[in-house]
Amino acid sequence: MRAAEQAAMAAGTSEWELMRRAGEGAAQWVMRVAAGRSVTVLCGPGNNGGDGYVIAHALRRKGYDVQVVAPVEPKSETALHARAQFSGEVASDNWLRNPVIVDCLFGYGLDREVGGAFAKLLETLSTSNCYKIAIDVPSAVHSDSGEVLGPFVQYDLTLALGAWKRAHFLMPAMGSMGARRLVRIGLELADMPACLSARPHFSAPDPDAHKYRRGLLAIVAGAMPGAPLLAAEGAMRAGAGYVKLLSEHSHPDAPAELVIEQGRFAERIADDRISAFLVGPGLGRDDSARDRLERVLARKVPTVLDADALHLIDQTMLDRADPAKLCVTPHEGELAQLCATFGIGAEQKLERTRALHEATGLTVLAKGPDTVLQSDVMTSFFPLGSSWLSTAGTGDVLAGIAASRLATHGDPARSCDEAVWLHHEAARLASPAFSAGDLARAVKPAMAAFL
Ligand SMILES: NC(=O)C1=CN([C@@H]2O[C@H](COP(=O)(O)OP(=O)(O)OC[C@H]3O[C@@H](n4cnc5c(N)ncnc54)[C@H](O)[C@@H]3O)[C@@H](O)[C@H]2O)[C@@H](O)CC1
Ligand SMILES: [K+]
Repeated sequence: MRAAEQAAMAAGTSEWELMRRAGEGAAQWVMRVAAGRSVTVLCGPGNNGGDGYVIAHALRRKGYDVQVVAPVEPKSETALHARAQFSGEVASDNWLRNPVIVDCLFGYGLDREVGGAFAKLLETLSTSNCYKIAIDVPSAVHSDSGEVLGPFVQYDLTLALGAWKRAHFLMPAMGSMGARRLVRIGLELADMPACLSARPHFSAPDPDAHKYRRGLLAIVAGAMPGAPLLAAEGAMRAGAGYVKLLSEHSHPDAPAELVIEQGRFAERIADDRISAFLVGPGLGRDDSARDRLERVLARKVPTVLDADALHLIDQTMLDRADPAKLCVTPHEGELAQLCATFGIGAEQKLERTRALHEATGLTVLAKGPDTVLQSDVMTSFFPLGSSWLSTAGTGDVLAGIAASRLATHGDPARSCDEAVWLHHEAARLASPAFSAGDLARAVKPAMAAFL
């Protein structure tokens, strides 16, 4: 964001012009929400506060009853310019009695814990019954890490200025923002190393498609029979032409269309029609599990590794594999395990995800409410999915979907990206209070949403 702003300024757009566009763009949203009601704008010392004065000025021009609350005077020249424009009331403290409050205390310049008068205002805001709008980011949120550095406020709307910041897609910040909207200010944002994943588009199978051409996915089962079956249920509905389960269990409840093969593991995985593997859900962590994983990795076929496979994989196995064809789909605990295995010391999710990719070459899909995908191309963030996904087995379904997509086209990053969207859409369609099985079945109507 800073680089894009610098580039715009170097190309002749003044900082004031960027602030004017940001403030007036945000004011359009505030007016839509306020719909004539009185508005209080909280203004801080930096350019976020400057945006606040522009918003207040724009509202006043439209006849709104607007009050600014600013504990301190602006410090930056551009913010002072904005302050000078606003001719309405500026108080240093008040009871925040208006029904709409716009928070412009701090933006991406927040660099320490919020204290003093600013913290007091945010505390009052947090208990107020008003409609709360955060400008750029909530004021106690660190825009790079998503950490909350002060009183927690639950906003109704957050207006990102110019571009999304990482905090818009990272917890805990993301959970406090309410609806998120982007106000464009004409910045050139091509070739960024991070982006918000764009909704994918799938196509129907080619006219000459057959089951192998659409992709044969082999799901490797192990100690526990349930998890790979759930993964298979998701996979069968996510695009692959043929899904096989290599399992030593009997699966009396398995659907008839799922092919289950027992025994002769080495021979079965040597089938060169297999276009992708999924290993991990229900695999177990004993010697037999390790042996299965090693054998699959040595095939150097596109593979999704999840669950137990993430506890078993190590550098020696990776040396015999082709990491560029592999994706791992860890939740928080599994990510911690992978970081321990590969000697990564980072603390935060985003840094861990990036460092793991750097160290191993694996495509990493770090799951959670704030899913992060790291490939050798870029870091991708995702819109928030249904919180009903927080139930057992949904990760197995996600792994199945990702592996199914991988079987169809062989691109690890793309398959993870598509899987997150399908998973979220399936959750939306299955909501509320679904089980993992319901979710897997909802992958079918979810596919239709991307055709
Ligand atoms: N630079 C630009 O070109 C543009 C910036 N814009 C706005 O400017 C914001 C960033 O502006 P700034 O870099 O001035 O940063 P902020 O407005 O976020 O605040 C920085 C100021 O707050 C102080 N500060 C930081 N943490 C504090 C704390 N915990 N307690 C007390 N004081 C604290 C800093 O010392 C500095 O004076 C963006 O978020 C956005 O809202 C927009 O106007 C668009 C254009
Ligand atoms: K803010």
